Amino acid sequence: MALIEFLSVPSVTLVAISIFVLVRHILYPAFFSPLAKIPNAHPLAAITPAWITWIRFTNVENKTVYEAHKRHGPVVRLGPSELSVNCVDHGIKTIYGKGFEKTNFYSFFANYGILNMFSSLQSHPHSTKKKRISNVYSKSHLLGSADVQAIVSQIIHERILPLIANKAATNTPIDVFILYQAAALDLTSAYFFGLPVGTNFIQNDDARNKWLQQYHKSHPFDAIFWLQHIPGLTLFLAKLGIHVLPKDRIWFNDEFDAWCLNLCARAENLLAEVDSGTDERQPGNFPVVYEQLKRITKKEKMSEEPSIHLKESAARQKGREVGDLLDVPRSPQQLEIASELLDQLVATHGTLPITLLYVSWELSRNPEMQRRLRAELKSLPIPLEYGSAEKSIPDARTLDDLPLLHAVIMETLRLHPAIPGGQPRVTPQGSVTQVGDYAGIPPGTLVNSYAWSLHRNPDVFPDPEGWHPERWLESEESATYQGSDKKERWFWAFSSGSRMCVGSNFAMQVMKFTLAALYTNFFSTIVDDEGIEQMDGYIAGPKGDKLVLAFKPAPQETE
Ligand code: HEM
Repeated sequence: MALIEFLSVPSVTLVAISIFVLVRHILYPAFFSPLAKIPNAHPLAAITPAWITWIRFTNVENKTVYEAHKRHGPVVRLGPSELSVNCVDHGIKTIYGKGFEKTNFYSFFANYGILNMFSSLQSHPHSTKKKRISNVYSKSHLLGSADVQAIVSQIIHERILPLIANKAATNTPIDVFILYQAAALDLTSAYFFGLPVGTNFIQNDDARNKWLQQYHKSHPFDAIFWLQHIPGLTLFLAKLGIHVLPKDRIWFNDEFDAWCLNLCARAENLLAEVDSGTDERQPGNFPVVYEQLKRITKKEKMSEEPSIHLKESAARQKGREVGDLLDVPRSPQQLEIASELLDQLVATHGTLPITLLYVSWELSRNPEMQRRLRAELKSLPIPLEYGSAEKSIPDARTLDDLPLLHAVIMETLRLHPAIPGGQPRVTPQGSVTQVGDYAGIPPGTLVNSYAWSLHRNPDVFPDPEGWHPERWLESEESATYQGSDKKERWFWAFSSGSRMCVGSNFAMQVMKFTLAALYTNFFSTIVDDEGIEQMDGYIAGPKGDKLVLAFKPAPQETE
């Protein structure tokens, strides 16, 4: 009788469910899944994504994953269906070289309800978007571009150098993070929209501070975890009225979004003036990237409706169309262009200033390296000298060929990559994948590589925590830090494959000019570097959000 009671329907169901849960969610992933043979970054990683989610929530992901690789080798398991891969062969060459698709992690970067190059998850729409603008970002185009040369010349001679000269003359320290953020946006927006339309944040503190306020509202640091790592849950909770983030951020930020639409509208006017002959097409005064996007997208058949995305549905809820931002109706083509350009402005702001900041920090700690760099810069046929009557700047190709300047930037990007975090991809449907020594990885597995870990492999980069530009030089002095000859292949600050940074050549070029301007003419020392340690996250600037330096005129020694 007792046994019959015990075997009642509810208890049998309960036992069956428990067995199912035990087998499906504990025994299978821990012992029988094809991923079971891969070392776990943490014992819980085999059975639940909760562990890695917590690691992300507490902002210790890059360092934790790096430690796991040090303990367990090039492939570690981060969750029941998630891996981190820290090798080139059967690693980044497979995942990124073969173009595995992106995950929802990237949807955060859509603008106006429209996916752009960065936020497109699938290969096909991505390659259409990338083809539109690849040529204006190719190295050969940029190095020979009269527009870039004119932009760089004007911004350096009229904005950056007078500002630093004034700080040097008055003995006033400067927070270079703010300067580099302003310079990055001024240079990039001038290339996108032309100098007359681009920002002038270096000289206009009020405009820059207002923009920064809107930017932080639109991209708050804590939104990254919620919207990149658990977007589904975040939106589900929002629908239930539980807002883990400010409502505005989940849906959209009118002012920030309107800013880029406004720049596009002004670039359109500039183009019209050039087209009508009212204005000559002067180098630097032409909206190069905007015009390219406009010309190419004109030929494309574009849906009348912006793609359905979270911002759009919210805009409709508020009783207005996405295209009505700024009270001017926007066509799908205009929104498509603005989505792309806003994303690229945000990409620039998020990366380039961090790199410049760490170059300046390392140089300020290494006066001898600063002296050597200055000697190299002064050896240029046309050095970038402040106050020269003709405001000349070096030829971009000659500057690009300087070995030490290149080495200083490469080493900084290695040690302090602006995007050190995991770049998630998903293994393709229809076949199994090999990563590292592990074959048979099933379709749909999340795979990540981290510049933070790749750049700290001591076999490739001896003394990985040290800043040694010499390792990028081909000379005897580099022998100590050379490691293997694999360092170019392991250098991953701009990612690799079809989703590699489209702006890498532009970034390198404008960083070289900016550093050449500063270090030909000035000598920098640290005034306040509290909080210089890099944050731990997908994008990672200094924890203190600042670096205060003092600049003095460069010594006149014959170097
Ligand atoms: C030092 C400066 C920069 C660094 C370190 C950097 C780094 C990166 C990295 C690592 C990625 C791949 C990210 C991922 O897939 O998760 C990426 C992609 C991208 N970057 Fe950059 N970036 C820099 C500057 C720029 C600039 C100046 C622009 C535009 C003007 C730009 C535009 C983009 C775009 C559009 C993508 C997406 C490419 C695609 O999916 O095809 N970046 N960048």
